[in-house]
Amino acid sequence: SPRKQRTNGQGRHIPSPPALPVLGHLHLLKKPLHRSLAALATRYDTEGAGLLHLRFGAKRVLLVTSPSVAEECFTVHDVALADRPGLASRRVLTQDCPAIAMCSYGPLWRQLRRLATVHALCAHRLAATSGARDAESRAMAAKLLRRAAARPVAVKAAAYEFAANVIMAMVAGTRMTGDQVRRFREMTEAGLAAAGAANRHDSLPVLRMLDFGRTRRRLAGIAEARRQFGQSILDDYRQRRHRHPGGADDDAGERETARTVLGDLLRQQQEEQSPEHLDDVVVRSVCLSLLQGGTDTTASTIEWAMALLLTNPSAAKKATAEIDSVVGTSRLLQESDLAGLPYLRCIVSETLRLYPLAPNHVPHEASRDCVVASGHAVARGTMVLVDVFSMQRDPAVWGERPEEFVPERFMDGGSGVGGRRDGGSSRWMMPFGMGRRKCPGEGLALKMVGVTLGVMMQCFEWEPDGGKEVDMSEGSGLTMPMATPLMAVCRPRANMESLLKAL
Ligand code: HEM
Repeated sequence: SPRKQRTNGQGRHIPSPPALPVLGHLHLLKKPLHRSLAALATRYDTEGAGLLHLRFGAKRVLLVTSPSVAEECFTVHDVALADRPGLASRRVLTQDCPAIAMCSYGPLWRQLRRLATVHALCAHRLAATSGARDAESRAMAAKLLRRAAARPVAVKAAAYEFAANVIMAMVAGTRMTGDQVRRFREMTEAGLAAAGAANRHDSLPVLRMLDFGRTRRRLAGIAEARRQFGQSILDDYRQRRHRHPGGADDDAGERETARTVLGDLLRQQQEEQSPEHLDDVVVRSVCLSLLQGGTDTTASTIEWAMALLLTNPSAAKKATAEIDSVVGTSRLLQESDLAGLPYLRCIVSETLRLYPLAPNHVPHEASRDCVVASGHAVARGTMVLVDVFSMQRDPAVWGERPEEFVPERFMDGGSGVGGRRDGGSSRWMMPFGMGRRKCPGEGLALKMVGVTLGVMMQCFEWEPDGGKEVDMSEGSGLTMPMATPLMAVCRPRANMESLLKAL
């Protein structure tokens, strides 16, 4: 094809493994995907171009494996690479309720992302909503205490309930029952699984032809569940407003802390002179993007962090000692304490280094031809993946034992999270991405993970269920959860028991 000639005929050759007809390189991919992509890069990018060219069936894929190329992609070429793959399945899945993370680069994406930032995720709103998060961490501690004596705790489920309710409080000023959290989680996971399966269909037209629309129908069913869930949050909110006009979220006498995303957006919807028209599709998309973008990622990161602490007791001891000396035992740790707990923050950074939840980021797509890394041509329509996982374990950057959990690495030079080189050193990580599609929830995520870990360590002693060894292997999918969910036994620490009982 003309495009193929253009790419191959111009500039330097991007290394690529031998491909099969139709499948391209699909036959080389194994689970978990991030490990298998990293292995291909090691094997075929022998000259260290920092790039690998692959084909997932009909889809061209560029894997970026070096920090300097990644940095170039998301600065110099940020606009050209800001699109998301326009997969047919994705359009079905997010119909009537587009998700920010999946939107094409354009006006709708810009509007949704700006609304989520202005009404929930910017530093100003985060400062105003810390009370809601502290209330949720108290609720989590109380629930863990009730569970403590009885049976082992599924750490991710506890963290999931915390994160979902924190975001629900910011979105609607309400909580979900345990049952609602479970249903929300099932819906979200079904969507992720279906999207994974649908990716195969999208890259292999043959499969799509043989499927007779089954996948499409399943995706449409999940899309409808999402739409209904999103709409029910709006309808519940409107009903509450109707029953209690002049409540905390009403115009008159509204307190800064009581403002919610829904309150803001629905008020704007009704204002006649409002600068932009917000229909229900936009409002529920913002709410669902916050809930679905922030819950699973945060909960899994907390689960990885607890697994690391359970397998590294000396780090756990050091964290507890820091909390005891800074916060004490007469009150519960709060979000505002995080600033004075550097070691705890280093634990969060080190967890995100070893287990970045999106090990290849969310796929980007080139919306026009561009030339990266001194002369390598990338054609329009190429999917761009970043090998964050390997970069953050590169011995050239992180020293001889990059696989080890050593929070002290971050003690000297700031957190290093967020695509920055910290303190001018060469240590570089980007668990939240970089450029205009970077995660807008980084600030919130760091607070949620920090507080949850802090409260869990301050209040309880933890050990793996049945004293078994913790299985640290990574699961596969679009994100990288633990392959074996972490089950742990927690006991209230003796000097915290009375405080916990009074919660
Ligand atoms: C530890 C937790 C989290 C991690 C590791 C994480 C990581 C990421 C990554 C890697 C991306 C893709 C960046 C790219 O495409 O270049 C992303 C996108 C996104 N994240 Fe997060 N995230 C986390 C928590 C959150 C939270 C708490 C929220 C909001 C409540 C959130 C909302 C989003 C949204 C809306 C996007 C899509 C951005 C866009 O496409 O413009 N994330 N996240």
